[in-house]
Amino acid sequence: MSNAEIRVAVLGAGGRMGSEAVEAVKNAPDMELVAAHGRSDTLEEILSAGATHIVDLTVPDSTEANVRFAVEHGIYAVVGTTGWDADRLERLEQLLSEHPESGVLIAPNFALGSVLATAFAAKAAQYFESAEVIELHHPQKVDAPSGTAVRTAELMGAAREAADVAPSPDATETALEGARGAEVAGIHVHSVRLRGLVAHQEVLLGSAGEQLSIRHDSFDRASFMPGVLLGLRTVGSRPGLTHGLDGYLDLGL
Ligand SMILES: NC(=O)C1=CN([C@@H]2O[C@H](COP(=O)(O)OP(=O)(O)OC[C@H]3O[C@@H](n4cnc5c(N)ncnc54)[C@H](O)[C@@H]3O)[C@@H](O)[C@H]2O)C=CC1
Ligand SMILES: O=C(O)C1=N[C@H](C(=O)O)C[C@H](O)C1
Repeated sequence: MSNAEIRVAVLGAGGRMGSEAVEAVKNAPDMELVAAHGRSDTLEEILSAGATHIVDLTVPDSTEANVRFAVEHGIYAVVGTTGWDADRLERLEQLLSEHPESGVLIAPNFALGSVLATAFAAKAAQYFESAEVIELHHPQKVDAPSGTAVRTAELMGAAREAADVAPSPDATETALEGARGAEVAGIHVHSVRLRGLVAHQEVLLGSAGEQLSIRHDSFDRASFMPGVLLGLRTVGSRPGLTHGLDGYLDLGL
C-alpha cells in the first residue's frame, strides 16, 4: 500500500468517463486508486478498501445514494454525474449541515474550457436581448438537456433576472411540439445527439445587428481529467457543498 493521502474509489469505473478517471488517478503521483467500483459492487466495499475520496461517474438514478453514503461515512465526494436538480441539492445541503466536516463537489463539467465558457455566458447574458443554448453530444448520452446546459441556462437566467432584462423576443405562435427546445430559467435549450460528437455547447447571444457566440468543444474525455484531479486535490479542504468547478478556481469574473 502506498502512503498517498488521497485514496480514491471511482464509481462507474467501467463507463466512458469512469474508465478514463481510473487511468488518471492511477497516473497521479499523489493518489492511490483503491477501488474501481461497478454497478454490481456494494458501497461497503469502498469502506473496506479504505477510500478517503470517491469520484462519482455513474447514472442520475444512483448518484444521490452514492454521495449520501460517502458523506455519512466521512468520505469526500467529487461528482460529475448529472441529475442534481434543486431538490437533490437541497437534500444534500441538509445532509452536509449534519456532517459539517464533509466536502462535496458537484461539477456539471470538469473541462476548464467549459467552466470558462459557462462563466463568460453568465457574465454576458444581461447585455443581449436574446439568449439561447445549444448543446451537442454523442448519441449514447442518456439525458437531455445536458447538465452543463442546464447549469449554464440557470446562471444566465439568474443574471438576466437580477439585471431586469426582458424575456428574449419570440413571436412564435405555431410550432411543432419541441421545436423551440426546452426552457430553463427563461432560456431556450436545444439538444443535438450526433454520432462522432463527444461534448459540445454553443451559447448564442443576440441584439440588433450583432451576435456573440460562446462555444466550447470537448473532442476527447481526456479534457475532463485535469478537473477531476483538481477536484480530488481540493475537496478535502473545502467543507460543505461546492456547485461547479469554478468554485475551486479564481476566475475573477
Ligand atoms: N462532469 C463532467 O465533466 C462529465 C459528466 N459526465 C456525466 O457522467 C455520467 C456518466 O457518463 P458516461 O461515463 O458517459 O456514462 P456510461 O454509461 O458510460 O457510464 C456509467 C457507468 O456507471 C455504471 N453504474 C451505474 N450505476 C452504478 C452504481 N450504482 N454504482 C457503480 N456504477 C454504476 C454503469 O454500469 C456504467 O458503467 C453521466 O451523468 C454524464 O452526463 C460525463 C462526462 C463529463
Ligand atoms: O454525458 C456526457 O458525455 C457529458 N455529460 C455532462 C453534461 O451532461 O453536461 C458533461 C459533458 O457535457 C459530457
